[in-house]
This record gives sequence, structure tokens and C-alpha cells, in this order.
Amino acid sequence: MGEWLYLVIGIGVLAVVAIVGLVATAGRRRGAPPVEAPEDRAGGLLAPERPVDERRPGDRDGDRDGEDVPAGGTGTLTEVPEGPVTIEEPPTPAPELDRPEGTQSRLVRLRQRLSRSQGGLGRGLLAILSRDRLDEDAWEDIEDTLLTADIGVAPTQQLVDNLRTRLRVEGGATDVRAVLREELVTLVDPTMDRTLKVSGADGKPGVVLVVGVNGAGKTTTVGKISRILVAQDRSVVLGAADTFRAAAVEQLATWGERVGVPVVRGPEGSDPASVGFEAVKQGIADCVDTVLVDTAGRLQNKAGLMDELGKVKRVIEKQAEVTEVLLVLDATTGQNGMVQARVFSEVVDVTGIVLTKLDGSAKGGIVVAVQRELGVPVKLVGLGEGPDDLAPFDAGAFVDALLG
Ligand SMILES: Nc1nc2c(ncn2[C@@H]2O[C@H](COP(=O)(O)OP(=O)(O)OP(=O)(O)O)[C@@H](O)[C@H]2O)c(=O)[nH]1
Repeated sequence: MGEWLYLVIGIGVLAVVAIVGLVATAGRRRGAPPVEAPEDRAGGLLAPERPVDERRPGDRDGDRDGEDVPAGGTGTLTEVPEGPVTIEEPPTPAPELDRPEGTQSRLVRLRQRLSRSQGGLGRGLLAILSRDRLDEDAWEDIEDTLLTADIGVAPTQQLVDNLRTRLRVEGGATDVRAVLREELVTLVDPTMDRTLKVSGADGKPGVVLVVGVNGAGKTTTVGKISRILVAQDRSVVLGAADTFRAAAVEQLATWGERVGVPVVRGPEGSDPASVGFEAVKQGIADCVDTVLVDTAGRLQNKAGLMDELGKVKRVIEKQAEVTEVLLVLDATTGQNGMVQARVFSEVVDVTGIVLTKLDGSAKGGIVVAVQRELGVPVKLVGLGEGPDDLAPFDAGAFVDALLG
């Protein structure tokens, strides 16, 4: 029994000694002074110490005591690795690309917007046509409403004549709205080919040249078209041939970056034709589907414009056919826009019109006027400053938006 007592006391003493020892060691660790930053012997070039948890693999702890200065001691202080050390840089994250809006949701959204901006025209016409008596005053009101919406004199006359005849012949039971819709659709001309020619022949890219006066929305339109094409899985190169204005080149570069489309650019003031040429050259080399070329639209005189745009087109066509020449017109400029349209169409063979800023004006009638004037279809309409605010033009949908 006495032996057992001695054994138990001995074990107890050993346990107490062990516990005291452990507590003392922990206390020393806790109280250890922080690792001092090594003295900067390199005259302020010392890189700041990174917190331990930010160190990369390969960094070693505990030996940064200022003794690791390379012999020469002239640069920043670095550790001398004992063996080959690979410092893995975190992979540079790829820039996040925009996902352009798909066709269906874009169309629904933009048709509603078109309705909001242009609905007044249709509603105004319907209100007059629904009067009990359509006297001369009523027909004059109809004419005024159409002229205010920039439809133009001749188309207005044609529409009024057709409506008068039909309503007289078809009598009181006629669905006025249906007659008006039919006549407006005829005026906008649903038979015109509005497809955008963005594909080339013989394995070459389609080339779309975008022209128009400054501020009409050319650069924005080029950016928006590129997004539509990207959404359709087509490959694109942009040519920033508006070398007159450095900001336009930057603007286009940003549009390209957002959807991962390369932008060919030249120095400010360089020859727009050479930028167009290089863009198409790159498009051919990369086997892309479409090259979109933005141009400068200085209208200081027709001869200068003709020289510049004519040369851009000629030079590009040494490599590939220009499949589409889009004239961008600002819908808010009314008759002024029509004058510009005429000048451009005399200078280059315009194959399609883009009417921008239809969201900001109730002058949708310009669609009819400009098509009549140039004999060229409106192919796209701009309905806002958002990146996906561009819609293909469709005569029926346009008239439906007018009628609300
Ligand atoms: N509300 C509205 N604004 C538009 C539309 N299209 C373009 N804009 C705006 O119009 C302004 C001029 O557009 P740009 O694309 O720079 O015009 P540009 O013709 O290229 O002009 P330059 O670069 O000077 O040749 C910008 O503020 C655009 O955001 C549109 O459909 N609706």
C-alpha cells in the first residue's frame, strides 16, 4: 500500500512539473517580440514587408533579419533562395466581356420605346379620323400632323388622298384604324430589302462602311452593330478610320474591348483610307465574318468629302468588296438631315440608312421622307444611348408602334 502511495505521489509531481513547463513555454511564445522590419540599408528602396498570409509560395518565414541583403547591396533587399524557387503570379484575370442582349428581348424592349416616342403621331391621326364628320378642317389637321412628324410634302399628300378615297368608297362601317395602318405600311414600303449585308464572298469578310456627319451617332452605331453580330456568334474586326477626332478612336476602342472585338487604329490625323485598308487586311488574315469601318464625316465641302470617302472605299476594295454602305442620320435634325443625306448619297453609293435618336424625337415620319428621297431603305433604328439600343427596322412593327 505504501509503495502504491509513493507511486501515485511521484506521478502527480511529474504531471505538475510537465504542466508548469508547458505554460512557461507558451508564455514565452506569446511574449516574443514582433519580428522587426529589417533595416532599410538600401536608401528607402526597401519593399514593405508583406503580411505573412499574403506571402507567396516560396517565401520563407523567420529569416528576414536584415542579413539577407545581397552582397552588392545596391537594390531592393531580396531573399536569396536556397534552391530554385518558382514564384507563381496569380493568373491575370481575363477582362470580363459584356454579353450583348439577344434579339428577342431587344426587339420587345425597343418596340415599346418606339411606341412611347412615336405613338403620338398615330394617336393624333386616329383621333381626327374618328371624328363624326371629316370636313376640310379635319383633313387639314391630318396634313399638319403628318408634316409635323417630318413625313414630307409629297408622301403626306399621297396618304391624305388615299385615305379620303378609301373612307368615302368603303363607307361608314370601315375600320378606320385598319385602313390607316394599311396606308401607313404602304407608305413605309414593306417590299424594300432591309437585310444587312454583313457577309462577303470567296471566303472574305463582309465589309460595312459607316458614313454620316459628326455627331449623328456613327461611332455609337458601329459599336452597337458589332454587339448584334457578336450576339449572333459572328466574328468582327472594327476599323477606326475616323482619324480626325482622337476621342472617336478611343470611343470605338472601348466598344470593341467590351465585347472582345479587335479594333484597328492609326495615329491621330493619319490617312483614314490606310486604317480602313489595314482593318480589312486584318479581317482577311483572321478569317473574320465582318469588318465594320467607322469614318469621319466632316462636311466642310462636298469635294473634300468625296475625295476622302471615295478613297477609303477604293482602297478597301483592293482587298475585299464593300458589301454595305450605311448612312447614319440623326432623326432629330429634320430637313437639315435630309440635306446631309442628299450630299452623302451623291458621294458614295449608300445601300442602307440608320436613323438614330428616334427615342428623342416624335419625328418618325423622316423614315418615309428619307427613303423617298434616296430610294434606299432604312435598315436600322437607334432608340437610345444604351449599348443594345439598336433595332432592325421593320415596316409593320414600325407602324404598329406609331398606332400604339
Ligand atoms: N438618344 C440617343 N442618343 C444616341 C443614339 N445614337 C447615338 N446617340 C448619341 O449621340 C452622340 C453622338 O454619337 P457618336 O457616335 O459619337 O456620333 P458620331 O457620328 O460618331 O460623331 P463623331 O465621332 O464626332 O464623328 C452620343 O452621345 C451618343 O450616345 C440614339 O439612338 N439615341
